[in-house]
Formats: sequence, C-alpha cells, structure tokens
Amino acid sequence: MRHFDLVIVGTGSGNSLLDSRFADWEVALVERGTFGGTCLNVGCIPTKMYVHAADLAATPEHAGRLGVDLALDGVRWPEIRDRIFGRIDPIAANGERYRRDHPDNAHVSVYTGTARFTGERRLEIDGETITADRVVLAAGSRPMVPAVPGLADVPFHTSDTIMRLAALPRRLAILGGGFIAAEFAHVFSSFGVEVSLVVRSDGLLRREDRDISMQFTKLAAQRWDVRLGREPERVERRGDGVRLHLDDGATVDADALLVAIGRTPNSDLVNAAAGGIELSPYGYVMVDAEQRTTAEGVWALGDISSPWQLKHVANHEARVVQHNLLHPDDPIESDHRFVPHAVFTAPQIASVGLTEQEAQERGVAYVTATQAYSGIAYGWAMEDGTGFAKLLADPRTGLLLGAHVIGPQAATVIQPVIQAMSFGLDARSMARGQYWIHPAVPEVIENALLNLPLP
Ligand SMILES: Cc1cc2nc3c(=O)[nH]c(=O)nc-3n(C[C@H](O)[C@H](O)[C@H](O)COP(=O)(O)OP(=O)(O)OC[C@H]3O[C@@H](n4cnc5c(N)ncnc54)[C@H](O)[C@@H]3O)c2cc1C
Ligand SMILES: NC(=O)c1ccc[n+]([C@@H]2O[C@H](COP(=O)([O-])OP(=O)(O)OC[C@H]3O[C@@H](n4cnc5c(N)ncnc54)[C@H](O)[C@@H]3O)[C@@H](O)[C@H]2O)c1
Repeated sequence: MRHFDLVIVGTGSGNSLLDSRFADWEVALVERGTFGGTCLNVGCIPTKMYVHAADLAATPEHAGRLGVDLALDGVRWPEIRDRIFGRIDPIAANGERYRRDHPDNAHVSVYTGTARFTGERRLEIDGETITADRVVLAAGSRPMVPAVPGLADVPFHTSDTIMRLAALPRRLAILGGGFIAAEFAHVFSSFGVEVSLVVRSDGLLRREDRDISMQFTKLAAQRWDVRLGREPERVERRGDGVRLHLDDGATVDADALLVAIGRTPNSDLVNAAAGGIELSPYGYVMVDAEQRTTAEGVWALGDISSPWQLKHVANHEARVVQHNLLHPDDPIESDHRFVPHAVFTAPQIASVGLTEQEAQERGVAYVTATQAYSGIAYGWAMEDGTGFAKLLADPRTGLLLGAHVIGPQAATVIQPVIQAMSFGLDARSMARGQYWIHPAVPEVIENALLNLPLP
C-alpha cells in the first residue's frame, strides 16, 4: 500500500495545483476520464470555439439589415469539429504525458481509474489502495439525466457527446432551458439546424434577473420552437430519430436529442461518506472558506463543492487550496462575494451580483437603472434594438450591488463593473472618475451608471 504526501482526485482544475513548489512532495494524481477535465475537453473551451463559428454563420442575417448583403454558402461541420478537437485532444494528451513522463514530475504518480474512499484519507483505485497525509477532491460534476420513460431506450446526447456528432442533424430537440441549452441552441441553429426547446419553467435562463430572462425568452421564441412550462411524459424512437410526447399532448420530433437539465457533483463517485466528508442536501462536498472539508486533511474545490459550477470559480478555489497546502500556518480564504458569469448565446448575457429579485427577497435597499444599447453610439452602428444593461446600487453608499447585461459583447462589457464591485468603487466615481472611450460599447455601462438615481 503506497503512502503519499498528497493525493489529488481529478485532473481538471486539480492538475493546475501542482507546480515546482511541490517538487519535494510525493503526489498521486487520479483521473477516471479524459485528462484535463470538463472545461478543456467537453466544456468551456470547445463550446466557445463552436460559438465563435456560430456567430460568424449568423452574421449574414444581421448584415442585411445594415445594407451589406452576405450569403452563408455552407457550414462544414466535420471540418469545424475536427479543427476544434484537433487542437484540444493533443493538449489533453500532452498534459497527461507531461505528468507521466517528464522529469519535472518524477515525484508525481498518475493513476487511471475511479478513486473511492474506503476510510479517512484512504482511497481505492481499481483494487489498489493508497493513503495520504492530504487529499484534494477536484472530481467535478457530470450531466444529470432525468427519469423520463423511454429515454434510456433512445439515442440521446449530453454536452459530453453532442459536440462530436458525425454530421449535423436536420432537427435538434433540447431538454432544458439553462446555460447549455441556450448556448447549443445558438450554435446549432446558426449552423442551419431546426431547434426545439422543451423547458419545464415559464422562461429561459430563469436564474438571471427577470428582465434579462424575459428579454432572452422573447428573442429565443422568435428564433427557435420554444415549448415553455412543458415536460416530456415519454420519449420514443422514431426511425433514426426521437419523438418527445409532452404533458400537454403535443409531440416534438427530432433527429437528435440533447439533455441539458443541470449537472450533479461527483461526490457519490468518490464515496465521500466513507472518507468522513459531509455533503449538502444536493450532494455538494461541504467546505469552509479555506476550502477544507469536514474531514481532517481533505480539501475540495470546483464543481464537486461549488454550486456555481464555473471554471473561473474552480480556478480561484484551486489557487486558495494550493496556498493552504503550501502555507498551512498562514491560510487564505476564497472570495465568493462577486462571482460573475456569462452565457455565450445570442445575444450574449453576463451578470454579477444581486438580481433585482434577490435584492427584494433579501430586503436589500437598492436603486436601479437601465441603459439600452440603442441609446449609445456603437449601438446605433450595430442597429441593436434589443440589448440593455441594468444596474443595481446601494442608495446610501452608491456602491454597485449587481449588473446584468444582454447584448453584443456582454461578457466583455461587464468586466469593469466586476472590477468596481470587487474593489469597492462607487457608481458616481466609476462613471466620472475615468475616461470612457467614445464611441465604444462600454458606454452602455457609463450611461447606466449615470442613469442611477443617486444623490
Ligand atoms: C458544456 C459546458 C460548457 C461550459 N462552459 C463554461 C464557460 O463558458 N465558462 C465557465 O466558467 N464554465 C463553463 N463550464 C463549467 C466548467 O467547465 C466547470 O465549472 C469546470 O470545468 C469544473 O472544473 P473542476 O476542476 O471542478 O472539474 P472537472 O474539470 O470536471 O474535473 C474533474 C475530473 O475528475 C474526474 N473524476 C471524477 N470523479 C473521479 C474519481 N472518483 N476518481 C478519479 N477521477 C474522477 C473527472 O473525470 C474529471 O476529469 C461549462 C461546462 C459545460 C459542461
Ligand atoms: N457559459 C458558462 O459559464 C457555462 C456554459 C455551460 C454550462 N455551464 C455550467 O454548467 C452547468 C450546467 O448547465 P445546464 O444548462 O445543464 O444547467 P442549468 O442549471 O443552467 O439549467 C438547467 C435547466 O434544466 C431545467 N431542469 C432541471 N431539472 C429538470 C428536469 N428534471 N426536467 C426538465 N427540466 C429540468 C431547469 O429548469 C433549467 O432550465 C451550469 O449551471 C453552469 O454552471 C456554464
């Protein structure tokens, strides 16, 4: 039975913990799937490579309104797919080779298999037991699949498989109305696929500020076949495709089905309870601000312990765990005050801080203001008639409480607000204490700041 200074379970954000400062540590790195984890192989990176191609494919539709006639001559799906994975797959393979074979990593043992706790800091990997002084759980999450009758008997996809399709389907049905549904609906419809969305709630992206969710739902319904407030009662095979029978008696026929109803933390796969690790009611590993679990010497980070399930959160937590492993007498805490996110759909959406509904529920005093893209110069240039930025601020201090943007470049436009909130800059100082490049898109934020009814 081998004993290690440190065992890391999961090679997504877990792999980034190791640098030269761990050269004297005996480390085991355990991976059951593809080296490099979700973001690199089946998450952020390939999806955004598809989104960029989709944005290009969608351009002719918009350009015509500006008097520029473009035509989409074709989408070479196999070429797009092979370009994306031709770039990503070698990164994963080289990352694994580096850890296994490079002299820098002589102190690292890479295990392939599923690590399961059999006791405190004791893990079994395919019959072999290892122990450690410290364990880091970075085992991520996986797609959830609902118990819909018939689903198990039809070919369906999750985000793990849909990006490697052999050919574009003519019709795609998507179950769910969250991040993954919104991003893939944009990708596939831009490539000419007819998209249907079956959504249990009464709107898409329901966790966004209601104004954003309502605007996106309205625009989505103009582009896709959106069935709101519906659930499939059963699914059946129909030729090479599928038929979804919805709870209102309607049916949706498609050549491919994508299930995107959320992701569940992999705490069950690591058998967390046997390691003395407490879980939340939703199965997340419970951690304190230093990313320590309830078991002595066991830390957790990323999707297995974070309800945000975002790569920049996993990266931040990995840096905290790394510091706390190296400096146990001077630990630091994770900063989850202002966690932003973006949905790379069309139009783009980005958000940080409180939504108006959260401010109301929590009884937080706020003022709010909105600025349409159509009211700023670059918005005119783009003829944007649907985008806006919405801000919430504390009426007493002028500090920003939340920002929500729907429109071109939203994920980039929101960054100065994240900075202001993180460093405690009030709305007035932010608006007037700096130049805003004219006529650039961030003027939508400048004007929203000026619109806030602050003294
Ligand atoms: C389609 C999609 C698009 C996304 N887009 C974005 C985006 O644009 N921006 C963003 O911020 N986030 C995005 N995310 C979320 C982001 O990918 C995750 O939050 C992030 O990758 C989580 O990192 P992690 O290190 O916690 O887990 P992972 O990267 O999932 O790593 C966990 C690893 O642990 C392995 N593992 C699990 N159990 C065991 C075990 N018992 N033994 C051994 N190995 C195990 C898994 O195989 C996996 O490789 C996206 C996710 C998806 C699915
Ligand atoms: N741009 C990004 O940062 C990005 C992109 C993709 C994924 N992600 C991460 O991955 C996570 C998973 O994405 P997702 O879209 O699968 O989840 P999600 O939580 O964003 O959305 C899930 C959707 O499925 C619906 N749903 C839940 N249970 C259902 C059921 N039993 N039947 C029918 N509908 C049901 C929900 O109402 C919601 O519309 C996201 O929460 C996010 O953290 C991030």
